[in-house]
Amino acid sequence: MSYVDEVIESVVAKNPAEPEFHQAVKEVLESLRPVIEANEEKYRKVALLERMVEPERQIKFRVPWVDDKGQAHVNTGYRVQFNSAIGPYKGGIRLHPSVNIGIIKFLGFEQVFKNSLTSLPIGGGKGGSDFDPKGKSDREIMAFCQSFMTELCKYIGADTDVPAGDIGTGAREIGFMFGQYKRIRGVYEGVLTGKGLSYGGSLARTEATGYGLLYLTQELLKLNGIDIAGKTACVSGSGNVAIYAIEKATQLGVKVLTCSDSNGWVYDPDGIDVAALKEIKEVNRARLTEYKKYRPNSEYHEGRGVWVVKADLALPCATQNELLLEDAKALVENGCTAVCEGANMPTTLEATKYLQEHGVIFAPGKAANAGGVATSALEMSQNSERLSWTFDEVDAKLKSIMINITHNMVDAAKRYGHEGDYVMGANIAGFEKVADAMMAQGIC
Ligand SMILES: NC(=O)C1=CN([C@@H]2O[C@H](COP(=O)(O)OP(=O)(O)OC[C@H]3O[C@@H](n4cnc5c(N)ncnc54)[C@H](OP(=O)(O)O)[C@@H]3O)[C@@H](O)[C@H]2O)C=CC1
Ligand SMILES: O=C(O)CCC(=O)C(=O)O
Repeated sequence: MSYVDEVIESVVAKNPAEPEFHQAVKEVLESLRPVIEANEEKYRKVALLERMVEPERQIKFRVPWVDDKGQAHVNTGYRVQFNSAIGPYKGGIRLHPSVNIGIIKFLGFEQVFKNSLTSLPIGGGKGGSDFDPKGKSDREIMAFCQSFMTELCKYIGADTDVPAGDIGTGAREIGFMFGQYKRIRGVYEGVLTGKGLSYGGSLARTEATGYGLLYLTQELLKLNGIDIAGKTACVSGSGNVAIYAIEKATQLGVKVLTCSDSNGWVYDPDGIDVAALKEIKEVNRARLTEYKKYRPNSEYHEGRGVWVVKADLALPCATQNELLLEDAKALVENGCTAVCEGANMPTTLEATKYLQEHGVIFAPGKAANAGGVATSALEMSQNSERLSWTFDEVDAKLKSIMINITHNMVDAAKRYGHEGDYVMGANIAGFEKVADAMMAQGIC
């Protein structure tokens, strides 16, 4: 059996109830075959792959909190510190009822390669809880965040592990967590990113993941001889990534026809109105059913359905495994040119394969959504030098990082004779730096 197959088999056997983690490991290791085969003896001797798929540390803890009626609740908190070969652990905190250890491990594993792709010195980690922020009052959110940080603060720090936002964790939650960290540890440091601008946050971090997705999409299309201006797009999600992807796409001359939340989706033939979307989601924390009040010409549909709309580009920006094989078939049938992932692992393995086999340009999340964590690393730099850069400075750096990632991904695939396979390109480019660092640091 090949080294890659042996490691995949052992991951499945050792972590039986973690399908998302299996999926992420399979996607990465299978596409790394050419690199692994070329270096098999060297990597086997030091158990490089076995160490890469085993987190350095997994922390699981109780998060008790009290609701507005005086009732106590208990959630489970997680932080997976996956790999620190190239820098302190870095990755977001997900608050969603679906969170379990397998999901946090898949996200942490992806983060290792994503963070390497940014070319910045950040290792990979991820955390979260099965707490559901939906429908909770600000006081309840604060109670949860303070309790979560009361335990987490023992394991993180500006030079060890720097969490940030993810699904369900935005500026409000980061603020409450930062306040509690400072209160318990007594240090004012850049321990979290995505902070508010008045206490060490970076301009453009809010926009970074969505904007970065479009910078990469634009560059990748350009390398394929296609101009992004004048194209149409389907976007899923209506959270942080989706909103700023829609905003940048619109600025680049793309008409975005859809967005969605976990209840339903919107079709706006005139192009999604991003100001209305921001008011609904960022200000009112409301549902997409509200959108029609702002845009009477639009349609609201219950359930899922974004991928059946005919468009040139598909940008999944909601969650994992939201673009299935049947969706990939619909996209191909409708002549979709490119799928670029704003979310983490939104496309299933079968759907990815189908899209690639049918000539759709496919950019994987670990490259396409790396702009968020890259800008978090820029926030860390600003915190270290106790300075703040302007929006334009950060945005220019973000754009240059995304263009660099695009070229590294394209070139790595070419180097191994798989031109146009950007899943392979991104995985190889991300893997090489982490592998070099791990080899140099001995068995640890
Ligand atoms: N924020 C960031 O900087 C980065 C985020 N990502 C990834 O991007 C994706 C979106 O994150 P972000 O925008 O920050 O999160 P938000 O919480 O801001 O928004 C998430 C969006 O996805 C929808 N959604 C969440 N879960 C589901 C589900 N199970 N089914 C259908 N829709 C769902 C939400 O709908 P509803 O409100 O109804 O739940 C919401 O519209 C995630 O995969 C995240 O890991 C990647 C890189 C960086
Ligand atoms: O900004 C960060 O540190 C985390 C971003 C994140 O969670 C991600 O890239 O998936």
